[in-house]
Amino acid sequence: MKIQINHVTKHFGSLTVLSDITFDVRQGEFLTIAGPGGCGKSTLLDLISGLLKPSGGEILLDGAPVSGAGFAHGVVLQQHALFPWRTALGNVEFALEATSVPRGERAGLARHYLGLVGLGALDDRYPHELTAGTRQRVAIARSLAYDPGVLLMDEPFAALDTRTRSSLREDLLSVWEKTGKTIVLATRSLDEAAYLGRRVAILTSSPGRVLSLHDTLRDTVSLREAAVSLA
Ligand SMILES: Nc1ncnc2c1ncn2[C@@H]1O[C@H](COP(=O)(O)OP(=O)(O)OP(=O)(O)O)[C@@H](O)[C@H]1O
Repeated sequence: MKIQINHVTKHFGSLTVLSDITFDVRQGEFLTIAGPGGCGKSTLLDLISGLLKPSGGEILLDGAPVSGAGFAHGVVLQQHALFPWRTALGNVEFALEATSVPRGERAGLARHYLGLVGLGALDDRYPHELTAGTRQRVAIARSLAYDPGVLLMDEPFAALDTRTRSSLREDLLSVWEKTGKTIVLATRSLDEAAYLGRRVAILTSSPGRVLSLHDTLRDTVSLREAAVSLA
């Protein structure tokens, strides 16, 4: 198992945000976490990345407790956080600098990652010259360039218009197929979760609990039932 989440609970003061969360993520799996606003999706991703520590239970990454160091970089958020003073290529090269890839190899590798997200030709543009969707693609390319063990994505497409969102979803699936990365993506949209995830963990709120886990290839009926019970 790539990630094991065992009976994880998280409190903020007297507020219990997550209660007894248990599920695994397999190596190379694309797992989505779906649930309403405030149910604790971001908190769960922060626990997986090691940014936060569980109040109870444990999270294992490759069999060892999550330490945080070096892992937090594979995170793609709703709002891209590109460096405005660097071109698209320069932004991706930043990740390669940070992970000590030799200078002579960086430009070629950065172009490879930009190509994976469908951005072969725009590498000399600055973020302000790019559309929101393209900036988010650069952010994904930069996250991939860290070559993280797991790519964590927190509502990465929520701020985009419908058409851009759907083209990014398709490209993300193709990135996943090409790279074999383990991806955990949180979204409020059950449709998005079911489209992208090969398994979907549905959370309920107050406190966040796992309502159900679905294999999207086998389980469409129960997924629809879960959607009705959430509505
Ligand atoms: N650092 C914190 N201190 C106190 N409460 C927090 C903290 N972080 C999150 N919370 C609370 O925990 C709950 C879950 O928040 P979280 O952001 O994890 O939910 P979410 O499912 O990601 O929501 P959204 O879909 O709106 O992003 C919320 O009630 C939030 O106010």
